[in-house]
Amino acid sequence: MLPRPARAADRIIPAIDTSDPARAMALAHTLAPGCGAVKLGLELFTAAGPEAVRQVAPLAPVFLDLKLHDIPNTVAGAVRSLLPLRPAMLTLHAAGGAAMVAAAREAAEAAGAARPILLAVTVLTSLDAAALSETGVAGGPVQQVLRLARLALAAGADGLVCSPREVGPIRDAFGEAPLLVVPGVRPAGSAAGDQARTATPAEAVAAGADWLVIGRPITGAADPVAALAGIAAGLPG
Ligand SMILES: O=C(O)c1cc(=O)[nH]c(=O)n1[C@@H]1O[C@H](COP(=O)(O)O)[C@@H](O)[C@H]1O
Repeated sequence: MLPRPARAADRIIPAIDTSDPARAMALAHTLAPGCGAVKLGLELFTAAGPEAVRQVAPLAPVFLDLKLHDIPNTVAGAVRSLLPLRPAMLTLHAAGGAAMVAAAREAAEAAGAARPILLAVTVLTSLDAAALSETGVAGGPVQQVLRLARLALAAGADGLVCSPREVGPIRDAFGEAPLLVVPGVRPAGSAAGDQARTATPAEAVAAGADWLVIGRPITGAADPVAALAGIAAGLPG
């Protein structure tokens, strides 16, 4: 499994959100030396499929973010289908329930020591308390993140995806063991866009994040390599 980051730059995972495999390759090629992994997600996978992942994989460890969410049998089958791509990390929605997370973990075990880190997405960082309550969840994001974190970790997830604002409460409740991957990260002065629960890179790391997922502030910059290096330079330790 991908080890916890050793240098500040390894904490950063640029989100390569594009439908164009050539652009994904170009970004991965230029960003790989300055980061710990690259994230490929639904936009690329639905446009260009597994072949795009195969092309990027030799350049950097791949966080394959497909946010699986279905019945346990279907999710287990999807995990088995993804293992030949050798992703370093895979996501699934904790809201799919304990049996679904457990089925994913069992399927992933087939890869042995090379199995991907299984990350359970808690509450999407685009949801504020009002948007979350519209889905029928009362009590606010922190409470729901902690509830889903407990469920997912007990069912076999290696780590969690949460916003920077829940990192401290998760560390208080579950200690250092869970791997915490944190999107919703915005360098001071950059646009939040559709992200609702945000903090700066330094704040997220100080709270206890292991990896930071950062997309548009890097890929939308005039010079993505310089943007990545600037963020890494501002991280503690
Ligand atoms: O699983 C994720 O990576 C994820 C979970 C979440 O709650 N929020 C979230 O933004 N993400 C992903 O993180 C990336 C954030 O991108 P930017 O908002 O451009 O920095 C996107 O690729 C999202 O798909």
